[in-house]
Amino acid sequence: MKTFDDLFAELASKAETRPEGSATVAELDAGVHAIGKKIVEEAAEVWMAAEYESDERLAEEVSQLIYHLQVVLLARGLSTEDVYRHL
Ligand SMILES: N=c1c2ncn([C@@H]3O[C@H](COP(=O)(O)OP(=O)(O)OP(=O)(O)O)[C@@H](O)[C@H]3O)c2ncn1[C@@H]1O[C@H](COP(=O)(O)O)[C@@H](O)[C@H]1O
Repeated sequence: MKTFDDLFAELASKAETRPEGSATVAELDAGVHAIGKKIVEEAAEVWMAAEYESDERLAEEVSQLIYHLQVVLLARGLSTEDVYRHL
């Protein structure tokens, strides 16, 4: 099973190697403004799932929010350590 750190390492590698067809590369190319909008959208979907949907849907929406949060870190050149310092 993939962990938070596994995903970040995978996304960092995609950002570096820029394979064709990568959703991450496309999102990075779209820029911080577009990534920010995805984060807000997914955060709202987490909220709605928490109130009205199944445990499985909530978990899925949280995974998508985590994904977009990791992409914005990469877009700004930050690492997971930069976040962990604040936890
Ligand atoms: N975990 C994710 C992931 N979560 C979300 N997304 C992207 O975010 C999009 C989801 O946003 P949408 O608004 O289209 O989805 P949605 O309509 O909100 O979907 P629902 O909430 O309704 O289910 C997907 O189409 C992907 O582009 C992800 N894209 C990639 N990953 C993982 O990232 C890794 C690298 O992926 P690539 O860069 O594509 O190689 C792989 O392990 C992937 O599994």
